[in-house]
Amino acid sequence: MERMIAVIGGSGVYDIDGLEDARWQAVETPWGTPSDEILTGTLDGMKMAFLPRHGRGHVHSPTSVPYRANIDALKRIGATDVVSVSACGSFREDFAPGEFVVVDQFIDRTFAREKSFFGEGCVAHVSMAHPTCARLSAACLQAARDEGITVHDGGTYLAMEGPQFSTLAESKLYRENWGCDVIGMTNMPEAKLAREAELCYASIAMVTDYDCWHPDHDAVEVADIVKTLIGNAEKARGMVSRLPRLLGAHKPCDKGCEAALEHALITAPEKRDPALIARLDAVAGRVLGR
Ligand SMILES: CSC[C@H]1O[C@H](OP(=O)(O)O)[C@H](O)[C@@H]1O
Ligand SMILES: Nc1ncnc2[nH]cnc12
Repeated sequence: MERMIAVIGGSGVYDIDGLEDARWQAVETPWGTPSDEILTGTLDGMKMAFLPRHGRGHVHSPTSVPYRANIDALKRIGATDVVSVSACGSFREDFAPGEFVVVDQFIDRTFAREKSFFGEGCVAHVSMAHPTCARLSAACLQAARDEGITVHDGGTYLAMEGPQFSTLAESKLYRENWGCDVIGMTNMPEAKLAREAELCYASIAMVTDYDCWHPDHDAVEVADIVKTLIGNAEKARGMVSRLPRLLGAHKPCDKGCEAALEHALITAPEKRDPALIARLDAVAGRVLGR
């Protein structure tokens, strides 16, 4: 299978550089319209796609991002590897603003979003024990190091609903009691949906602030985040441009991401809802025989 890397750009990352034959294309899905058009092209012989998570001009809030449409659209156009690039707050002194974290675990505290492609008429339970693809994450780590970025290998990302930032009590709870390393508002349900769609998913969190727990730093404000984001976005674009050479155009995933639905569907075939099955054409076509 020919591979395609899709980058979902978070706050401050609204495009990527250097694509050949680049064009923005509109993609419609059974789950609605994605956050924006998708930029497609090739880089070092590999197919690439880019989707700005909040839309160009940052129009979608973390709650209103159409996560299901985004993941379906990427799957529909042939993406195999999804690299999420996100801004985050840090719960660790040694994860400083300007540094990157290759996230490998999540705690999902979001509550006002659609979190699954499945449901009544076709129930599925996928494993989220290891929510990111170790192969894709390793390539991102290497790409960041090669780009000269200070990057941390592994970290737990607390996904909060937002859009307001955390209270001090919440920030301390996540940091001191729950052992979280970084905080953001968007990687869930994105990672869950990517797993349901049998896509490899890696998350690069770019530290912009110390949230509000740090006694020597003011509580986070958007203006401070934006200042750090400008430098981070440039580093992220450099990192992304190294991925095709590191991943190789045709190397398959050996971590099981692409077989996530193999034993996940539990609704009896005769009880399945044809309307839902039709909507699952891109996401679950492999196991539904469509
Ligand atoms: C602009 S500050 C808060 C905003 O930034 C992060 O977005 P993303 O994850 O898409 O980079 C955070 O999750 C919030 O949505
Ligand atoms: N402190 C923070 N909390 C939640 N999302 C963020 N994105 C960037 N910084 C953040």
